[in-house]
Amino acid sequence: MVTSPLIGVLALQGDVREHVRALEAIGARTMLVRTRAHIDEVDGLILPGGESSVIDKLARAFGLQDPIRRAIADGLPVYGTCAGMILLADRIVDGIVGQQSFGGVDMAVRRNAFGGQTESFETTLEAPAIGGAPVTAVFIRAPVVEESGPLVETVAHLPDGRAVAVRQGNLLATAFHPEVTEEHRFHEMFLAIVRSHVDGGDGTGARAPL
Ligand SMILES: NC(=O)CC[C@H](N)C(=O)O
Repeated sequence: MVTSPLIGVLALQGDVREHVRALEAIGARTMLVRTRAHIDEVDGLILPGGESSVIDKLARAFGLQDPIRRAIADGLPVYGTCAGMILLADRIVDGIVGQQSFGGVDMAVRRNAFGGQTESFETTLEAPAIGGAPVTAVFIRAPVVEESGPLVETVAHLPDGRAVAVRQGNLLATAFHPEVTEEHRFHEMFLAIVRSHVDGGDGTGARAPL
């Protein structure tokens, strides 16, 4: 394709601006997503960090839950950070009463797995799947992946082995926030997934057969 893919950032609550800046830094076109029509326009969607229970409620109030679930089922590439990871999880542990997710990734995530705001921390992670230097990762009331199905690939993990970045097909999720550091490799990886999808890829990151 000639033009850069159009990446939407779900703009109901959370660190929307930080994602827009990270996407602009890697040359993607961006759009704030607030309506069903916007979802149809974008080549990929980012679910930002914030508060997953609030984003869930607002998405349902604005009639976006079904369109987003449908888009995910149809193969739209989606990248979720922190609250966004929770929204992509098929199963939430310790959600608030009635909390729902969009789902799509066959995993259970535990909300606030490391404690509250004051237990936020920065650490260095090995991320063999993205290669290069270790990742500086910021965790803010972050979730962790407690269990996942066979299609879920671990992209980065804690020293104790728990997954904090995962991919399943066109869906990418990180428990931490690359959008608040100068760490662009996850957004780059997402953009590659989007490009492959736009070009007719199958969601594995491999080129479609000619
Ligand atoms: N930084 C974040 O996105 C925090 C996520 C928050 N704990 C939630 O449940 O949504």
